[in-house]
Amino acid sequence: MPNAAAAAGDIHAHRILILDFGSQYTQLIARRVRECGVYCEIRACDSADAAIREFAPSGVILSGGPESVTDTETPRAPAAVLELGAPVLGICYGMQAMAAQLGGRVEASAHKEFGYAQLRVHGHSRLLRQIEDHAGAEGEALLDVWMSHGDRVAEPPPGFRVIAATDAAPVAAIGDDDRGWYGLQFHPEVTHTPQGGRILERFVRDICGCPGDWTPGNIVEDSVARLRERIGERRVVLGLSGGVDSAVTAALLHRAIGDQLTCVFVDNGLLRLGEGEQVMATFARHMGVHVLYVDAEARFLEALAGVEDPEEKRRIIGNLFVEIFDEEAAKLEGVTFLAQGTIYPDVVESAGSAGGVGGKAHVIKSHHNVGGLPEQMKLELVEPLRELFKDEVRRVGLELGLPADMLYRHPFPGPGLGVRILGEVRKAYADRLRRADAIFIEELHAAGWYERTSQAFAVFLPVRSVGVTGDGRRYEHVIALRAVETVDFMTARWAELPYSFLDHVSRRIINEIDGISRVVYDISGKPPATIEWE
Ligand SMILES: Nc1ncnc2c1ncn2[C@@H]1O[C@H](COP(=O)(O)OP(=O)(O)OP(=O)(O)O)[C@@H](O)[C@H]1O
Ligand SMILES: O=c1[nH]c(=O)c2[nH+]cn([C@@H]3O[C@H](COP(=O)(O)O)[C@@H](O)[C@H]3O)c2[nH]1
Ligand SMILES: NC(=O)CC[C@H](N)C(=O)O
Ligand SMILES: [Mg+2]
Repeated sequence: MPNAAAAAGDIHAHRILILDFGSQYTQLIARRVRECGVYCEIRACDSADAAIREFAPSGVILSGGPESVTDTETPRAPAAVLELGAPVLGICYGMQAMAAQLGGRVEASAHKEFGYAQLRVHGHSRLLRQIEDHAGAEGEALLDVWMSHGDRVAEPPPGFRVIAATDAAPVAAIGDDDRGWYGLQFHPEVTHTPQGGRILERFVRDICGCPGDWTPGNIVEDSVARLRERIGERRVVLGLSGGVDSAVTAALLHRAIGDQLTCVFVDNGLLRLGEGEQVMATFARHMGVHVLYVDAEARFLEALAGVEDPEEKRRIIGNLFVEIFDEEAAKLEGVTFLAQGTIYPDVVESAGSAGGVGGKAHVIKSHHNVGGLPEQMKLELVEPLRELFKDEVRRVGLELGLPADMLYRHPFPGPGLGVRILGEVRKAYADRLRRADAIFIEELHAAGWYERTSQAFAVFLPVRSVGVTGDGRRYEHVIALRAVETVDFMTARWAELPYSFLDHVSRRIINEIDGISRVVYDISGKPPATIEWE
């Protein structure tokens, strides 16, 4: 059902709603849909019917989930989803819920399937036709798919055909071509299902009729027009951090409103070595953006003195940032907006705290720019990247002409070294950590490993350990090195850096920095660890 915006050529006009039943892969579904050039949003599975109708999706995807449809009081799709007249795709739990709701039968199965399975495709459904990995003995299409389920659909609901089967799940995919309603027991969103991207593309492009116009060029054009309309003649201050997200936000706003934009770069004393100088050089000198440099090291360190709890540190840092933005805005005339480089994962990860999607996810860390904001804000927020994933932000940045080395920098959290010095933050610790981090990053660049890791940094451990140098005893602090590989920062593997490389970095850190007697390497994945230590 096309909404009103469709006629106006609005790139948000065609959009997919993903309802989250608590799957580990909901974010992945969203990424795959975006990769098809189609805009989507994730909402909680118990979203109100009115909100779903207002969103007016071109199609709905129901995610998987940990619960069992065979238990009482487990979630089902909201009634509005089935009344929209739009196509629906249920994945795993989503398929099971849909089947149960529509009069099919779901059972706990003795044949649990986790991992690879071979799917036999039956007949010609609009969803799966002409998609295959291999041809079977009788000429039928076979697909390699990835499964993770204990329950299964035993009987499809009226109006649905069985469109694929595996040995353990005779009803592995169901479909009603007339209504465009489908269910898949396997996960098309994971890379272990090689044709999964094509199946999702078939659903969102062909079956839901989305044109695939969610592209970097269109996103820039659309954002610039919306920003101009919303801001008018008024002025905006932007928190510029030197990171990817605020840099792209600055470039976008600069294009939209030019001189009405003033960037505020806050040196909170918790930044990387040389960060301030680098930000001023890139933005103020090369891009002609108006940037104010605020030296607030003493204020941040004072506010953090004696504070050990990570969430408390984040809250203090977040509040102080906003206080400083307010002060700077008050010095300028006509400022009513505060812009931030908030991106979609910041919003989703802060779910449950203010601004999140309000889903079933737990709050792991409240990002200082979403959950960590004060309750009363003087300035109105402008967050033009709030709907984008990191890789989309980078592509938008390229489109805006930002240099690749700025766009492909490792992310650096807003609370900075404040959450990389475990426990109480002290200036002496921050100075040592900054130098250790700079040595590590310099060596990663020199060895060609910077691009091969997604995020790397040093952590200051306030425990003391004995060392011996020049026949003398040292009793000093420990630096931990962390380097991870990840696509979306939701899960991560520790990087297998060569021992010789680690050895070289360790020697440099201990030899060049007073007060460090030992270096360790973090070999924890996410999960169970997180990327940052706090
Ligand atoms: N030192 C700072 N000065 C001014 N604003 C800041 C500072 N640090 C963070 N911010 C604001 O907080 C937002 C969120 O920080 P975050 O680290 O998530 O994003 P980023 O720094 O823009 O990008 P990246 O994720 O690549 O580090 C930033 O986009 C920026 O608006
Ligand atoms: O702006 C931020 N404010 C924060 O409070 C914050 N905490 C973690 N991170 C970054 O988020 C990504 C995932 O980190 P975790 O695995 O530690 O949750 C990694 O890229 C982290 O650097 C933050 N970024
Ligand atoms: N991955 C899923 O969605 C699993 C669904 C359901 N909990 C089952 O085991 O079958
Ligand atoms: Mg940052």
